[in-house]
Amino acid sequence: MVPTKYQIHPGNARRNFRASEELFDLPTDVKILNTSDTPSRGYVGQEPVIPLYEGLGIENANTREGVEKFTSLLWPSGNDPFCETALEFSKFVVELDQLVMRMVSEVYGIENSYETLLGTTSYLLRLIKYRVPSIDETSLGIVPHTDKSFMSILHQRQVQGLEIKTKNGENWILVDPSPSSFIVMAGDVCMAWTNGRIEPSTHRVIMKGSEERYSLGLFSFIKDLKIQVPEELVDDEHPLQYKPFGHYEYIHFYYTEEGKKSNISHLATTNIFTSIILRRARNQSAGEAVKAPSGPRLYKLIDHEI
Ligand SMILES: O=C(O)CCC(=O)C(=O)O
Ligand SMILES: [Fe+2]
Repeated sequence: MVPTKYQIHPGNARRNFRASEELFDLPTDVKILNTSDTPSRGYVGQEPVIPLYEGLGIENANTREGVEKFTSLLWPSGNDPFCETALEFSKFVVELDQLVMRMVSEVYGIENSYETLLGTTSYLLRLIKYRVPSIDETSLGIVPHTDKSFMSILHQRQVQGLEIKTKNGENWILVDPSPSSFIVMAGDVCMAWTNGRIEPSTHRVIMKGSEERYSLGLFSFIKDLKIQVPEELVDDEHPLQYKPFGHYEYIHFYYTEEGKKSNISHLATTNIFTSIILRRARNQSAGEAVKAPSGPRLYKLIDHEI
């Protein structure tokens, strides 16, 4: 049950996506000013493998400084409505993220460990647009992947496209978006933190209709602290699977040639990336993002009453 304060008004949902439209309408040579030292966090667009995809990222999106920095870079003469909308949306989703993670850590009895991580968590808001493919073009909006984040929350108003792979790896579930729904997904790093209990979902975007698609993703990252499996989650039945590692080291490694070659869709490497030493003996996993210890799915679309 999500408390009633987590409500998004349809008018606000419309406003969020109008702000996105305004952003993507900027010329490309302005959008490319959005850069980052971390791969895949600044402007991405016109990539041959995913030509429909365009995305920009606002670092520290739940802080006024973070959103103002982004806004003044793209609109040097200012754009208060964009700034206020992005900030309000990010704060709202961050609250939701923390609510979900507090619930999850309560289930596992690892509240203290979560509070420690929370102290060094930062949030990235990605604004994404997928254009409609032309007749001879791929319909692939974004390739199948798991997120490199700790947690991710996705929001889309009405245009379908997001698909989540089932746990048996055989089917894709098409997500039905709504202005009042948020999709909460674990990232790779949450899996490591929970010693493999919470698995990230493999997901992709396929563009089908004739409408362009705008989506918003809020991703959490842990900085300046090694991710460490809480001792409560290690016992004879659940031996330690991940040694302490840095989230950003993981991301940087993942995007190296070596990282790509090693085909890690998860934190599953031993000798190559030395701070992650314990190999996960598993095939590529997929499916529910959050699994409670007893098995029932916790991954869900969080629906909000309006
Ligand atoms: O646009 C979407 O619905 C999915 C985006 C996504 O998976 C990502 O940015 O990692
Ligand atoms: Fe993703």
